Amino acid sequence: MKVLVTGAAGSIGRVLVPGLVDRGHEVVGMDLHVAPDGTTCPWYVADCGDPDAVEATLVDASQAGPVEAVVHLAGIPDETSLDDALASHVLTTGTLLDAMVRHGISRMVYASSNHAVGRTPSSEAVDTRTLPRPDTFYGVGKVAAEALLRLYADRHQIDAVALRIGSFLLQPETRRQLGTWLSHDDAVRMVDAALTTPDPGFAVAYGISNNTRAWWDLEAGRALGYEPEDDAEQFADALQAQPASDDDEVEAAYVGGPFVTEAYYRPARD
Ligand SMILES: NC(=O)c1ccc[n+]([C@@H]2O[C@H](COP(=O)([O-])OP(=O)(O)OC[C@H]3O[C@@H](n4cnc5c(N)ncnc54)[C@H](O)[C@@H]3O)[C@@H](O)[C@H]2O)c1
Ligand SMILES: O=C(O)[C@H]1O[C@@H](O)[C@H](O)[C@@H](O)[C@@H]1O
Repeated sequence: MKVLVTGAAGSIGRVLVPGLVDRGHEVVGMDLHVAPDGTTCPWYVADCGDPDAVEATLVDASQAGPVEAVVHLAGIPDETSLDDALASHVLTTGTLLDAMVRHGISRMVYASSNHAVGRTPSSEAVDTRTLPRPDTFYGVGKVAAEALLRLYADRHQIDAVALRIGSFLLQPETRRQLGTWLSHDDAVRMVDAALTTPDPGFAVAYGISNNTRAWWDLEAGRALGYEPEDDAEQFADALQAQPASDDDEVEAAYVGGPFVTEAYYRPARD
């Protein structure tokens, strides 16, 4: 499959681009930054919130054969102002979806986040029926981007898979991440499944590994063909050998962990 990956120079992109190529996909990278050293795929330095830049990228990238899907990773992966969150997550997604409609590209795999439901208490089940409950403006951006995916799935029959990613890291670094960890290899497996599963329509799945301590539903991912193989438990003894901190308790209380705390509060408009 020929896939445009936005945010390809970022931490997930640097793993995903070679991972998807290894799985036989033809990848085209797009980012505000130049390609990391050693990148062999075509690359566009462009802002995916800029309609003209996206159009020029797709026209050029399609010359050697049509782009068939977009994996949208580009965005600020942290709390920011409301304006920036909306621009970074919602406007980029809308810009790309409009371009996809124009170019007949029928699938988007979107890097959503657990922070779309981050204010959900950890005592509650977290599955695809969990209502939007953002913990930050970042989470609000992810909720609204998911709403756009659904709108374009309904209006334009775009297959749109929103992956509510947990904590993408080489290995878990906190006790919370023993439940929320997404390994590098599982991230590639998950995006590959979301790209190739037949006719998903609009779908949501939780992007975590097969963690013994996970409490978010993995069935929605399995329905897309995502079979996670890694488990954060292999790191549990080492993490638990470290002294517990007050942060552990706070982080355990809600899906979004630290993003729920007052340290993340800020006014919507300055
Ligand atoms: N890392 C995680 O644990 C995690 C968890 C949940 C969701 N996510 C989501 O996954 C995506 C990727 O996260 P990451 O950790 O790789 O972030 P990152 O900051 O490492 O990478 C993001 C990349 O996107 C690029 N970018 C940002 N805005 C852009 C724009 N308008 N046009 C083109 N490129 C742009 C940046 O230059 C950067 O290279 C984000 O949308 C993030 O919200 C990440
Ligand atoms: O919840 C998490 O662990 C992660 O969630 C992602 O959405 C954020 O981009 C990342 O900064 C967090 O560390």
